[in-house]
Amino acid sequence: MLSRKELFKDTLKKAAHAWKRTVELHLTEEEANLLRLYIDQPGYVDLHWVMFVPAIKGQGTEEQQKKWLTMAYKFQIIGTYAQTELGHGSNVQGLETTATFDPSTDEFIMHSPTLTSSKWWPGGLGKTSTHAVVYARLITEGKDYGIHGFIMQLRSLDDHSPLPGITIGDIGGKFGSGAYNSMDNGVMRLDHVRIPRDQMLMRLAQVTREGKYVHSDVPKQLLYGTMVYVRQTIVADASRALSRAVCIAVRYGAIRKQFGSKAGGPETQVLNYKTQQSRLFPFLASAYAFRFVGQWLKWLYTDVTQKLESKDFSTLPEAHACTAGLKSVTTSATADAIEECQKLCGGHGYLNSSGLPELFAVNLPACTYEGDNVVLLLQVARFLMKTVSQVASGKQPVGTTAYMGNIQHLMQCKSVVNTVEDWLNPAAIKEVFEARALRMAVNCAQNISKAPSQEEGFEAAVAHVQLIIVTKFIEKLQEDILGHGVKEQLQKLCGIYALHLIHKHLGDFLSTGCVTARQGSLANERLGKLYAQVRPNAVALVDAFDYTDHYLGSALGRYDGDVYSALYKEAWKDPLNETVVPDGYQEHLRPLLKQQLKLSRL
Ligand SMILES: CCCCCCCC/C=C\C/C=C/C(=O)SCCNC(=O)CCNC(=O)[C@H](O)C(C)(C)COP(=O)(O)OP(=O)(O)OC[C@H]1O[C@@H](n2cnc3c(N)ncnc32)[C@H](O)[C@@H]1OP(=O)(O)O
Ligand SMILES: Cc1cc2nc3c(=O)[nH]c(=O)nc-3n(C[C@H](O)[C@H](O)[C@H](O)COP(=O)(O)OP(=O)(O)OC[C@H]3O[C@@H](n4cnc5c(N)ncnc54)[C@H](O)[C@@H]3O)c2cc1C
Repeated sequence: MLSRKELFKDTLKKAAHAWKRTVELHLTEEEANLLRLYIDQPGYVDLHWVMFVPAIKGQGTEEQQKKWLTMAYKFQIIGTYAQTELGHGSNVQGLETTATFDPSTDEFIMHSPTLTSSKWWPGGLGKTSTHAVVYARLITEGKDYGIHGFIMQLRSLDDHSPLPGITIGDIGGKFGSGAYNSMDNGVMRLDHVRIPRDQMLMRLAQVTREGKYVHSDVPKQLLYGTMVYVRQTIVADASRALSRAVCIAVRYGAIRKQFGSKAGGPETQVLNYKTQQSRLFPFLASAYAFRFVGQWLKWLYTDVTQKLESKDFSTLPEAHACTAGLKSVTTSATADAIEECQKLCGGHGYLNSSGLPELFAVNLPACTYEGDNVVLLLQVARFLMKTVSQVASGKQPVGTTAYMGNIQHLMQCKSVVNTVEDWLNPAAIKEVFEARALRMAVNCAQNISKAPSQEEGFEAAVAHVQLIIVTKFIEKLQEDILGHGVKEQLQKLCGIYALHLIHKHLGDFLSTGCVTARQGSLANERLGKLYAQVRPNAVALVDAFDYTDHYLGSALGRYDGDVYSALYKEAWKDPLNETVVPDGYQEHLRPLLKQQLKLSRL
């Protein structure tokens, strides 16, 4: 119910308080991240910690890191990540802001030459950030060397006013009433603003005092390293958001009753309807699947970072493909699922007090930020096409594409499934997912060789990413899992996750010859049985997420199930209910009613 200004001020207040507690309690970086997570309100601090600091860590020299990170860690400066412009977001190489080296003063001149070169979207830029990593085309000795990162001070550290030559503001209200409106996404124009040469982030390349451009020995793709890092964290965010929506819908489904009463008996809990289960339980399974793949991705990212530190860049393309693909598939699935959870809760799901509209609005932009989901899947497709061509030339693929090395078998195998029970076998499931992904990638590579097109391979990329998620779920179940019966429940969810994908993408599985129509219908039969088996534990499986009522913020998802009292109480809190007779009655409603009454008497 807060206005945009109040909401923004509230964000500033919460962030300042969180920082105070972080210092008082000597929280570690990881603990401080958790604190921000539970504040659960997008704000400038996200950009500071999740993008500004990592960009300096990844692209700054040791000396630059020492200088800037010391201030950033103490919040003496607040930073953002200013990459996207009004005219270009996905196409990073198309950015127009210029950084022209002036050897006479040893400075870069930062400039926005066109309207479309205005920086547009960076979080915290609008009203808060004092500094930014700004991406601009580096021009020296008359030559354009493409996009590089520069640290710029934007606002005075005394009175917060923009520095000379910098025009800066907020880009305006966004989708939903609360949601991302707590963030001051900003616009910025630069008018020949001078910064010292040593504010170019120089780990990837340097400009010498004389203006010579010098490459360092790290690959230029490290310029995109911050995005790899953030995409990895977004997978965990997606899993969390999905599990919140599912928790609300499952708990409410156990409370809500409609129909089914014969002779005055109790009505049916809506969660018992098979149509409800077939819509909701795949989301429950996906919430677990995304959590496990998110944990694995964090491991992969840590591993690649360690390798990069010792100058081993070999796993960077795979890390890029995995983070891009998983960010894309998990955030798209999550946004769709939250929307569906609203429908699963019927009319009450549409109320703000259900918590679902806010959850949807705040997670929807994850499909766009840190890379539009389609654009990112096309990057995965590009990686797959390269891998297929390497396999064709006899190179053994590794990591998540290792299955492609089994090309002889996977291109012609037939699924071993013959009965409904055979679909319980993880090896049988994995084989059909591998065969589908490989065959789609090979088909795509063949099509591209006939008619090259950038956009081919989107579906093959989806198939590959889904294979990764299924595989990581299966691998998780090979670990020791504590708790009586927990592993059995997770096995059922793993089955649901995989089989619902076969059901959803049956066209792919049939057209690539990975399963027959009969096997497809056996998979559906198995899925129905799994839904029935999961039903008795569905509430426990969402309770296991261990969310407090406060964090869930939903009248429908309350732990105690006292849904109707909560809805009733929430309704009375609405500002419209502050007066019995509404504002506007005297001006608009009363005259209308009186006039109509008069007319009716004529
Ligand atoms: C606790 C609270 C948590 C809060 C969490 C908050 C999250 C933050 C929320 C919001 C903030 C949002 C921030 C942003 O949105 S920042 C802006 C993000 N922008 C993008 O993601 C732009 C998307 N575009 C791109 O990534 C790229 O430009 C591209 C991949 C589309 C490039 O395409 P193209 O022009 O074809 O490529 P290039 O010539 O530039 O490079 C090709 C080469 O490089 C490889 N490559 C591309 N990206 C990467 C990468 N990230 N890492 C490694 N390698 C990469 C690519 O594969 C090519 O390699 P090649 O085939 O070998 O040539
Ligand atoms: C809430 C929010 C916060 C953000 N925060 C930041 C930030 O802090 N810093 C920052 O720098 N940026 C930020 N951004 C910007 C964000 O990164 C970009 O919006 C995003 O990368 C998408 O780029 P775009 O807007 O140019 O979309 P476009 O690329 O213009 O996309 C428009 C449409 O074209 C399609 N398309 C584009 N290219 C292709 C292609 N090659 N093939 C097929 N289809 C294509 C897309 O799929 C999409 O449907 C933020 C955005 C949002 C929404």
